[in-house]
Amino acid sequence: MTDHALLLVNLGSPASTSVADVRRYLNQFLMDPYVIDVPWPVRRLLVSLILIKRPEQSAHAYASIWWDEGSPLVVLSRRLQQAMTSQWRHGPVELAMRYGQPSIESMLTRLAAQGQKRITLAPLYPQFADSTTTTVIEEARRVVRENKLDVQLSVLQPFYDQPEYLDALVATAKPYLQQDYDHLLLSFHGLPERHLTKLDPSGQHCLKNQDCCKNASPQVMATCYRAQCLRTASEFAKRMGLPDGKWSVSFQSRLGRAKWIEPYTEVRLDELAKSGVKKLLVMCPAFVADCIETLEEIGDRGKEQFREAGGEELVLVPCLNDDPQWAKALNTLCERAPLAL
Ligand SMILES: C=CC1=C(C)c2cc3[nH]c(cc4nc(cc5[nH]c(cc1n2)c(C)c5CCC(=O)O)C(CCC(=O)O)=C4C)c(C)c3C=C
Ligand SMILES: [Fe+2]
Ligand SMILES: [Fe+2]
Repeated sequence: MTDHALLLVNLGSPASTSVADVRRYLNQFLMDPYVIDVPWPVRRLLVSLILIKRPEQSAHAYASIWWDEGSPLVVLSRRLQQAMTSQWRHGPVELAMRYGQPSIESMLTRLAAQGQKRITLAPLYPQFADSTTTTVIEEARRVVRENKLDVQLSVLQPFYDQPEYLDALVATAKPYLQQDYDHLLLSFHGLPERHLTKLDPSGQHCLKNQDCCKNASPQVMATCYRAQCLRTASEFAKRMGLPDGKWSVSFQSRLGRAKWIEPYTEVRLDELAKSGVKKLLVMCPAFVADCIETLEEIGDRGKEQFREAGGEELVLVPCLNDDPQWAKALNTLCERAPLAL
C-alpha cells in the first residue's frame, strides 16, 4: 500500500532572523486562540503590545543560534523526516509547520492531490496541550473540511508515557549521564496555569494541591500537561536508575504576566547553584528537536545565569532530533495512531 502518507508537524520558526520575519511569525503564533486563549479583541490588543518589543529581542536570540541551512528546529525536523522515509512503509513522509512554512494546508492539499487516501498526522509533541497538539489537529481538520479533501486522518496520540519514546530519551541521554554530574534538571516548556485548570474535567483537581499531578486520575491525566511532564520525568528517572534528589523538574519559557506552571526553570537554576550544585545537566524532553528554547534559553542564557549564581558548568543534553532509535520509535508510535473521528 502506498497511499497512506505520514505528515510530521512541528511548531515552526520565522522565515529568517530579520525583525520583520520574526514579527510576522510571532503574530501568527500568538494570534492562535489555542495559544493566547482570550476573546479576539483582547488577544489582538495583548499581541500588539507584545509585538512592540519582542520581535527585536527574539530576532537577536534567533540570530545567535541560526544555522547556515536555517532554523535549527526546521533543519532538525527535516532530518527526522528524511530518517522516517526509510521507516514508514505505507506511503510518502512529509513535514509541515503549524506556524510559518511549509504550512499544514500546503502539505495536506499536496498529499491529497497526489492521491493519498489516508494521512497519519503526527504532532511532534510528547505531552498534550491545547497550544500544541489541539491546534495542529484543528488546523488539519479545517484544511480537510474547507478544501473538501478526500482523505481519512489518523492522529498520533501524546506519547509522554510510551516505552518507545522513553527508551529513545534514555538512549540519547545516557552518554551524558554516565559522566560525573551533581544534578539533572528536566526542563519542560511551561504553560499558563489557566491552560491546565480550564481542561480539568472535575474542576476540582488541577493545582488544588501540591501533589495534584502525582495523583491524577486517568481522566485528568489525559489533558493535564503538567501531570504528563511529571510522568515523563519520573519514568525517565526510573529507567536510568536515578535516585531521588539527583534530579528535578522545572518549566521554562514563560511569556507575559500571567502565572505559569511552577517551578520556573530560571528560579531552579539559581536555587541549584546556591545549594552547591557545581555541574548541572539539563535536558528538555518536551522538545523533540533542538530549537531556540533549548539552544538559546538554556544552552546560552541558562548557562550564563547558572555560572553567575555560583555553578561551574551547565551541560545541555541534546533533544532526540534525528537519532535513528527515535526515528524507529516514532514509526512504531505512528503505526498505532487511531483514526480521527
Ligand atoms: C513543547 C511544547 C510547547 C508548548 C506547550 C508551548 C507553549 C507556548 N509557547 C508560547 C510562546 C512562545 N514559544 C516560542 C517558541 C517555541 N515554543 C515551542 C514549544 C511549545 N510552546 C517551541 C518548539 C518553540 C521554538 C520555536 C523555534 O523557532 O525554535 C516562542 C518564540 C520564541 C520567543 O520569542 O521566545 C514564543 C513567543 C506560549 C505563549 C505558549 C503557551 C500558551
Ligand atoms: Fe512555546
Ligand atoms: Fe496537576
